[in-house]
Amino acid sequence: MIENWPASAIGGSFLVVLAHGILTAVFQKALSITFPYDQITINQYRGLHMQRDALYTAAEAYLSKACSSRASKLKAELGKEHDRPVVMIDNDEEVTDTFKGAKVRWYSRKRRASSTSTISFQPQDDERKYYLLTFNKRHRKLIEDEYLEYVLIEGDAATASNRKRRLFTNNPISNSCRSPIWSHVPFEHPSTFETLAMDPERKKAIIDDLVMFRDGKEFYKKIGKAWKRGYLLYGPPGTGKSSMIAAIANFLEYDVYDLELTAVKTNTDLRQIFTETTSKSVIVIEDIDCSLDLTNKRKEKKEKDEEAREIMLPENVEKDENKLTLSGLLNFIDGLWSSCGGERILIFTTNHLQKLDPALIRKGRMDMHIEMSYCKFEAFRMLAKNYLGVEDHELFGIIQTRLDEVNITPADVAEELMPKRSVEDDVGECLKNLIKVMDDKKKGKDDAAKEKEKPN
Ligand SMILES: Nc1ncnc2c1ncn2[C@@H]1O[C@H](COP(=O)(O)OP(=O)(O)OP(=O)(O)O)[C@@H](O)[C@H]1O
Ligand SMILES: [Mg+2]
Repeated sequence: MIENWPASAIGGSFLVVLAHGILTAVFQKALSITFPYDQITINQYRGLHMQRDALYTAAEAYLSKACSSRASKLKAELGKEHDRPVVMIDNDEEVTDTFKGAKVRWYSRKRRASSTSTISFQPQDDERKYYLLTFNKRHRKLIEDEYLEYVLIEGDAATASNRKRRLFTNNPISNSCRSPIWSHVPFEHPSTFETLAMDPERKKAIIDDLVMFRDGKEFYKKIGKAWKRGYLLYGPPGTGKSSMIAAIANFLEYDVYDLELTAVKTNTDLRQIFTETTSKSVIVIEDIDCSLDLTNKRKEKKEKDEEAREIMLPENVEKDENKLTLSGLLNFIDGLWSSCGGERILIFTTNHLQKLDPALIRKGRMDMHIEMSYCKFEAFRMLAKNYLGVEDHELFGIIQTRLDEVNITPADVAEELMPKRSVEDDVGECLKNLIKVMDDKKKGKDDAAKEKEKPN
C-alpha cells in the first residue's frame, strides 16, 4: 500500500518514473529527428483465406506504370492474359515517388510465411510479398487521406488498360441448361477515331461527349441520373457505324456486348441479359430496325395493342410479359437498367431511321443521334492519308468535285484506296480508280434522271 511506504521510497520511485518518462520522450524526439519517417505495410495477401489484397495489386500496377523507369532492378512476367510481358519492380528494390510535393519511398520485400498450417505445393507459396511505403511524418495525413486512394485509382486504371478487352455475344437463353448468357472472344477491332473518316468537327463533338461521360461520375451523381449514355448511329450500309462502335470502345477502353435481340424471347430474358453485363462496357444492338417487332410494323398494330393492354386480364399479363416488346426495351433505356451499377454506353444502329418507332428514337431516350453519312471531301482526305499516306495530290481537286456530285460510302472509297502493289507506285492509280468509280456512278445517276424526264 502506498501510504505504508517510507517517504524516501515513494520519492525515489517517483523520480525513477519521472526520469524514465523524460528519457523516453527525449529518445523519441531524438529518434524522430534522426529518423523522422513513418511506414505503411501493404501485404499481398490478407485474411484467413489468404485473399489477394486489392491495394497490393493496385500498388503493383501503379509502381510498374509510374515508377519502374526509376528502378534499376526489374522483373518481367507474362501478364494475366498471357499475351504480353509486363515489367515490374523486383523484390528488394526500392523506388521513389512524389505526390503533391511529398516524397515517398516504396520498398518491395518478401518474408517467409509464419503459418505452418497451410500446405504449399510450390516453394513460392511459403513467401509473402509486401510493400513498405515510407514517408516523412509530416506528410502522414496527405498519404493516408489522399495518396493511397490515388495509388488505388491509378493502379486500377493501369490494370484495366493492360487487360485485354472482350467482345461478348449473347447465347439463346434456354430453361433446360444452365449455359452462360454471354460468351466472349478477345476484342481486337483496330478501328480508332484516327482511322475513322468523317467530318472532323462532328468527330470532335463525339469525342468531347465521350470524355464528359467518362469523367462524369460526380456529375451524374449530382444530377441524380444513372451513369449511362445512349447513342443512335444511323446511315446507309458502309458509312462506318460498326467502325464507330469499335472506335468508341477502343477510345474508352470498354468491353463490347453485342446484343442479338432476335435471340431474346422475353422481357424477363432481356432484363437478365442486361444485368449480366459489367460496368465500363458498350452494349450494342445493331440493325435495330431488323430486330423483332420494334419498327413501324408494330405501329400498325399499336392502337390495337394499346387497347388490348388496357383491358388486359391478370391471366393474360403473364402471357404478354413472356414476349419481348418495345416497351420492355424502352423500360431499360429509361431507367430500369440503371439498377445495374457502373458506367455503360448503349448504342443502337440502323440503316433506316424512318423505319424506327418514334418512341425509340425520341430525344432524351437516346442521348445523341449520330448520322454516318456518305463520304465528303474531309473524310476522303483522312482515308487518303491513312491508306496511301498522301495529304495532297493533283487529283484531289477533281475528287472533291465528284464527291459533291455523287453519293459514295467511305467503305467504297476505302476499297479503291487499298493499294494493290507498293503504296508509292499505287497512289495515282488508286486515285484514278476512285475517280472512275465516281464517274460511273455519276453517269448512272444522269442516265436515270434523263430516263425519268422522258415522256411516257
Ligand atoms: N467512316 C469510315 N471511316 C473509315 N473507314 C470506313 C468508314 N466507313 C466504312 N469504312 C470501311 O468500310 C468497312 C465497313 O464499314 P462498317 O462496317 O463500319 O459500316 P457500317 O456502317 O457498319 O455498315 P452496315 O450498315 O452494313 O453494318 C470498314 O471495315 C472500314 O474499312
Ligand atoms: Mg455495321
